[in-house]
Amino acid sequence: MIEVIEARKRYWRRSILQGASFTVEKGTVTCLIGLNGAGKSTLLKAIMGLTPLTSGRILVDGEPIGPAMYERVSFIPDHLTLPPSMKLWEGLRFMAEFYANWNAEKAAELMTFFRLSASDRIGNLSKGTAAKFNLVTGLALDTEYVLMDEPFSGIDMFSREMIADVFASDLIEGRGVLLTTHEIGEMEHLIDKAVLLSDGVVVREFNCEAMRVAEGKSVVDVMREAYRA
Ligand SMILES: Nc1ncnc2c1ncn2[C@@H]1O[C@H](COP(=O)(O)OP(=O)(O)OP(=O)(O)O)[C@@H](O)[C@H]1O
Repeated sequence: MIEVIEARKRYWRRSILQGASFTVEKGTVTCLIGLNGAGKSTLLKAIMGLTPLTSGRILVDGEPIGPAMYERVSFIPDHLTLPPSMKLWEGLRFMAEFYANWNAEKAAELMTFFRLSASDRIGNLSKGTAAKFNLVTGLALDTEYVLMDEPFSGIDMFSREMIADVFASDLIEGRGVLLTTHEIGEMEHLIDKAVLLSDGVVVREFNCEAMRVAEGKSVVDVMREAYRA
């Protein structure tokens, strides 16, 4: 389990996170929800140790985050970080050389699944194709947790469906996934748990199915209550 405990973050004088706490369990897809600028990406980066918290703690399976975190948690940012001059096969070779937990078999499976061509150049990929290749590089790492920042942003309907299919596949099964998306209505069926961030704190954290059964509310219904109040 990933535990975010009383996370506080200030950028200069601006307070972004003001004591946000939530958990991400293995075998579940958790969606971190918040309006623009709420601090979602900041939280994902903090879990990876890419930006320090002003105060608070983050534990992964009970241990504080550190350099060894990269063996257990992979981070798929909202843009590709590999050099644009590389061809896709060169990017895959780079990942294999850089990460001890790179799973070449999984990478090949994902390349086929997304119908990507290894001879294409990264810099020439369309936005949607780049997003798919980004997912390949993140999901082919054998990690217990995967963080995804806006995996559906700017992507056409069919490509979104393709990415959604990955969530139902054994590529995700058993892992703990934490993602951010503004496409909640469309992607709600993929999400097990929702965490609503507002004014720097978590205002709601709930199991989506339990919410539907108990109160007849979708995630979007709960969002309307939380953000229109
Ligand atoms: N390095 C930085 N220096 C100063 N301010 C920053 C920095 N990074 C982020 N911020 C600010 O912190 C706030 C939270 O940013 P963040 O990217 O975490 O929001 P978000 O919830 O992911 O937003 P969005 O939904 O628009 O992607 C924003 O106001 C942003 O301008």
